[in-house]
Amino acid sequence: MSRFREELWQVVAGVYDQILVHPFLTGLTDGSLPREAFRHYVVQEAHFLPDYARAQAAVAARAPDAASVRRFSAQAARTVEVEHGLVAELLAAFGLDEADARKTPAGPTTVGYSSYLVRSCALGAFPEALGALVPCYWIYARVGERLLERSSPDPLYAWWIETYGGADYQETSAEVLDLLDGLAISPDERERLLERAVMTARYEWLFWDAAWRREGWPCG
Ligand SMILES: Cc1ncc(CN)c(N)n1
Repeated sequence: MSRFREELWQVVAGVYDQILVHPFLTGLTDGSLPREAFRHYVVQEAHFLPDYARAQAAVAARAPDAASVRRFSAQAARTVEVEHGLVAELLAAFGLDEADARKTPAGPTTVGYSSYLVRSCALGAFPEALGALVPCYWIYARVGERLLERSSPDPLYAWWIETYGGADYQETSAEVLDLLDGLAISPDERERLLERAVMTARYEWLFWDAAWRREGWPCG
């Protein structure tokens, strides 16, 4: 019987294919992505990542056994260190720090995505919470792996690609997928888990698209 990760991948594969051909991603590897779009992305990441860490901590709190609690707590800490570290350095490359980034408000997509993620992880049962979180790891890991085949002529973009395509992030993502494969859940829980995963996969596409469009609030 196929592993659960394969079932989950089937429901997010269409979104992943759309992500790979998005001009933000193709622009990372051929170096044509306007720096302004990347700056927008990095600033929105500075808003998103604290909520991502909150979501991971909430999943840790819901985990069914001590080993999973430890795994998710460790991952929340690792995200804070590695991903916040990357964002801080990328901001610095633009002459910004986190206080500067906060002067730009979180955009509609960032607010929508982080709210959905935190709500799913904090209020849902463990399977739904995990379903919401898996694409955040897996899509980044697969995108990173794929983009690493060509990397980028732009050193800033190459750095981002190496972080997500590198062994460390691949390992983090693989740990979560092992956990997913080991879940013993009912058909209803499975359904809800997959629903959450599709939604966050869509938000992953939207997050890059929002940066590409330099999305802001159209009112107020
Ligand atoms: C929007 C978003 N989604 C996922 C990841 C990878 N943890 C991230 N850094 N940013």
